[in-house]
Amino acid sequence: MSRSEFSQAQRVVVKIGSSLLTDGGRGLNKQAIADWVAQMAALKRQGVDVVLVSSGSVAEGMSRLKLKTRPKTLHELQAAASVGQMGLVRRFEDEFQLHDVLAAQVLLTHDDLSDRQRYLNARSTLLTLLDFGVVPVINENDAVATEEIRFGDNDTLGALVANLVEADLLIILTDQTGLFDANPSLNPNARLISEISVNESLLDEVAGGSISGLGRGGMYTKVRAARLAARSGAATVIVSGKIDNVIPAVFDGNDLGTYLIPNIAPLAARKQWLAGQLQLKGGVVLDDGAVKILKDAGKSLLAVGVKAVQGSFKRGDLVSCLDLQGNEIARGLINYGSEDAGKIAGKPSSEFEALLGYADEDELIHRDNLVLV
Ligand SMILES: Nc1ncnc2c1ncn2[C@@H]1O[C@H](COP(=O)(O)OP(=O)(O)O)[C@@H](O)[C@H]1O
Ligand SMILES: N[C@@H](CCC(=O)OP(=O)(O)O)C(=O)O
Repeated sequence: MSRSEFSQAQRVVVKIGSSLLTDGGRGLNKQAIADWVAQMAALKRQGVDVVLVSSGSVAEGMSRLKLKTRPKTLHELQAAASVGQMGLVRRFEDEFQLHDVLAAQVLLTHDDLSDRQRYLNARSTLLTLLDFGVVPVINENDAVATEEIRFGDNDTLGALVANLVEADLLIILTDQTGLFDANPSLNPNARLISEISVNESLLDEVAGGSISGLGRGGMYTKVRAARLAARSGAATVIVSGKIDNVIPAVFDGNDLGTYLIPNIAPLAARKQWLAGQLQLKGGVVLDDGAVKILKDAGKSLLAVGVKAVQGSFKRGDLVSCLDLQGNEIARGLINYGSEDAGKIAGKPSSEFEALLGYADEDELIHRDNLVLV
């Protein structure tokens, strides 16, 4: 897809980061929010579905609670987020109302999307809201999200939402002009990358973390988000939210920010959901033959190709498939718990019964439950 095709998008996800929303930590930037809402309302008037993923609850909570630095303890963070989320949605609702657009608050945790049934429920809710012409305003449910169940950064959440609603375009608004070939906050000679494939390995070298103390992910999570979004065919643009009329300008195909081209084969819906799973419970180390079969033939993983089992996991958990050098090549939902997987590693399925006293599936990970990374 070229930038000129963005204007054919039916559905757009806009993600706004903390650093931008809060004007460097000085409370919500009301004028900027008014401008972005006006831009999103303009897209809606053109018949485009708009979903907003907005950060800023912690930063706004810090400002309301007069905290100078980001809280360190989980409970303080959760409390700040609860206070701040009120201000955030109130501001968005008021602004959207000025344009006769209804907004809806949707707060998600990682758990909501890791369970397939809840994932499908979240999807139905979002699609129904869009049918009603409403703009969902989404954030992580920070008040209850503990370390184990959190996305942690809203770039990832934005990408998973783009997968959920099958958006054509994900616009990530941030405090930088786009993605640079080095972190511009640290290197004044860094140059903006205008377009790059999500496949490009250079991305792994240039995308650094956040140093603002407000945002969480930096460019690293934005690149990962673009890759996730690409799995459902969505194009991603990382761009400065400070540019005048930026959302329609990107939509119209102007050369702004960094366009991460989604030139990978889109995955089937179930595999998109799998690819979005973040909480790995362990891993299996494969021999070279198994690696080749997974990569080239798209077959299921058999225990006979497994050299070692890492971590402690249960049947049905998500595990990584690693090559002998430790590189992750795939991940999937495993049919045997770690203890049993250890016993049948390297063995053909005909021996499972004797080794375990029972035999479930012949495959350690069925190909329908496996996704290459
Ligand atoms: N290659 C890069 N190009 C641009 N910014 C980068 C790069 N690597 C790291 N960064 C950092 O990422 C920050 C943006 O991410 P973050 O602070 O998480 O913002 P947001 O709150 O918008 O998600 C930039 O301010 C910059 O310091
Ligand atoms: N859910 C958090 C957002 C996490 C975060 O900081 O994300 P981001 O600014 O997008 O890197 C909040 O509203 O404060």
